[in-house]
Amino acid sequence: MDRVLVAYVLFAALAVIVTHRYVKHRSIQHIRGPPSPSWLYGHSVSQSLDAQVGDADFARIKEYGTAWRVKGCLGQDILYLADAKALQHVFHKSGYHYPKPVESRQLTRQITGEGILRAEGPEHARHRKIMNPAFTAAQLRSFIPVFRRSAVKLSEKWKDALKSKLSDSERVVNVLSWLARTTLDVIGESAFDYDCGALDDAENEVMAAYHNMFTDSFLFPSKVTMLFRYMWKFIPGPILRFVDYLPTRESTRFRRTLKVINRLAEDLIAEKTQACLAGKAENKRDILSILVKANASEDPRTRLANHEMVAQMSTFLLAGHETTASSVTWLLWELAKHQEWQSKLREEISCIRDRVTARGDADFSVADYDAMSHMVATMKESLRFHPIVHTLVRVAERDDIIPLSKPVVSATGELVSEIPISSGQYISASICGYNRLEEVWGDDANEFNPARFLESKEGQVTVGVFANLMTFSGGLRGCIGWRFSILEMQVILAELLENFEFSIPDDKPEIQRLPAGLMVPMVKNKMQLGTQMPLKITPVGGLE
Ligand code: HEM
Repeated sequence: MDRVLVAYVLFAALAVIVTHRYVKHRSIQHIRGPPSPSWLYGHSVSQSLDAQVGDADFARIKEYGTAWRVKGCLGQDILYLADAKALQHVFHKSGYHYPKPVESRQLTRQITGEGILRAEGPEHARHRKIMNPAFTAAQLRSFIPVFRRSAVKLSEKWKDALKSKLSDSERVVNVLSWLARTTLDVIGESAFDYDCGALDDAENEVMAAYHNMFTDSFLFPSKVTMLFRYMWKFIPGPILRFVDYLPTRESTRFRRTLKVINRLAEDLIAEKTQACLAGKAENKRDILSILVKANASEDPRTRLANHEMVAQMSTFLLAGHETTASSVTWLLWELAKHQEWQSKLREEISCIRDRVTARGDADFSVADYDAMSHMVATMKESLRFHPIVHTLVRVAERDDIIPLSKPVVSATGELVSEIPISSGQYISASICGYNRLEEVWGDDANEFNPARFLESKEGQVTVGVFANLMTFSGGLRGCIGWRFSILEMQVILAELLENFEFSIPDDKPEIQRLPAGLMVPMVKNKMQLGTQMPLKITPVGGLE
C-alpha cells in the first residue's frame, strides 16, 4: 500500500516538475556550479554526508565566486548565495517576498508547532509584535541573575567532579552536554519561570526529550527521505500534515519530543493565564508571563491563539538552548587550541573583577561584561567561524533580480553582476560562506583571529544583526533572541574562564562539524557516542 502511494506521489510530482520547467522563463543555467553526480539526487547525498560543514561551500566560492548553482533532487536548480549584497537583498530589502520553502516550514511545524519560526507574512508580523516586548534591553538585563545562577551551578558541579578526578584523562568532560543542560535550565527559568532541573539530573524528562534530537532526525538522511522531502512542495498543505503521523525516523522522534514539551507548555500557559487574570502576574519577568500579558492586551483579532502560544514555548526551548550551548562549545574549543587568547581573556576578566570588587559590588553588570572587549571580540570571531545555522533556505515568491557586490563569471565567460530569477526559485544562503569571505573579513578570513573585531569595520554592506555576521540571520526574520544569547554567553564564559582552564585532551580527538539541522560536533570514529566536544578542564590555580 505504502509503495503504491509513494509511486503515485512520485508520478504526480514528476508531471508537475516537467510542466513547471517547461513554462519557466528565467533560467539560472548560466550560473556556474559543480557538475551533478546524479539526476535523481543531485548534490543532496554528497551534501548530507559532508565530513566538515562548510568545506564544500568554501571550495565553490573559490572556484565560482559568491553565487553558484547546485543541483537538488530531480534536476532542481538551487541558487547558492554568499554575496553580501545578494543576502542583503533577500533578507533585508525584500520584506516577506522570500519565504521559507514548504520543506522547512513542514519540518519546523513538526519540531515546534505553529509558532513564529514557521509563520510567514502578516501572520509572522503578528507573532513578532507580541513577542518583541519579551526581548527589550531592560527585560534582558533582568535575566542576568538567572544566567548567573546556572553558570555558577555548572561551575560548582565541575569543581565537585574534579575533586575526585586526579588523572589527566579523567578531567576530560563533554562540554557540549554540560552546556546544553545549563542553557536548558536558563531558558526554562527565563522563558517559563520553571526549573527544568537539567543540571541536577541529566536524565530529566525535558532534557531526555531533546537529547540528540537533531542527530537522530537530521543527520545522514536516507535517499528515500531526501526524495520524499523534495516531493512535499507538490503536496497540498492539508494532506502534507499527515506526514506528522508517519512512522518515519524523524516524524517519530519529533512526535515524541513535542508530546513532552507541549504538555509542559500547556500546563504552564494555563497557570500563567490564571495568574494574569487574578492580577498576580504584575511582577513576573519570565517571557511567558510577558507574552500572556501582551497577548491579553491585544485586539482579539490579532492575538495569538492558545496553540500558537504553546508553539512559541517549544520554539523558545528549542531555539534558545542548543543554539547557545553549541556556540559556547565551539568557542571553548577554539580557546583550548589558542591558549594565548584564553590567557588574555582570563586576565581581562580578572581586571574587571578587581574593578567590581573595588566599587563594592558582588558581581558584573552589563557594562562590565561589555567592557570585556577581548571577550566580545572572541565571541564575534567564534560566531563568525562556527555559525551553527550554516545555511538558510528561501524560495522566491515572485520574479526578481538579485544584485551582487562582486560579479561572478558565467558559464559563457561573461561577468554577471545581477541574477534574474523566476518565482519559485530556491535560494540557499550560505551563512558559513559569507562569514568567511576574504573581501568582507580580510585575507586571513579562514583563520581564527579575534583581533579582527578589535578594529572598527567600515564600509561593509549591512547584512546581519550582530557584528554584521549572518550567524543570527538578518532583516525582519533575524533571530529575536540574539541579544539574549549574547548576554547569556558573556555570563557563562566569564564564570567558566574565571574558574577553569580548557585544553585539548591528550588523545587529540579529531572534531568533525556535521550537518544535523544545526552544525554539531562529533569525534571522528566515535560517532556512535553522539554529539560531543571533549575538553580537558583544570581549575584555575591547579588542582587542590
Ligand atoms: C548562538 C545562539 C543562536 C543562534 C546562532 C541563532 C540563530 C538563529 C537564526 C539563524 C535564525 C533564523 C532562522 C530562520 O530564518 O529560519 C533564528 C531565529 C530565531 N531565533 Fe535564534 N539563534 C540563537 C539563539 C536564540 C535564543 C537564545 C532564542 C530565544 C531565547 C532564539 C529564538 C529565535 C526565534 C524565536 C527565532 C525566529 C525568529 C523569527 O522567525 O522571527 N534564538 N535564530
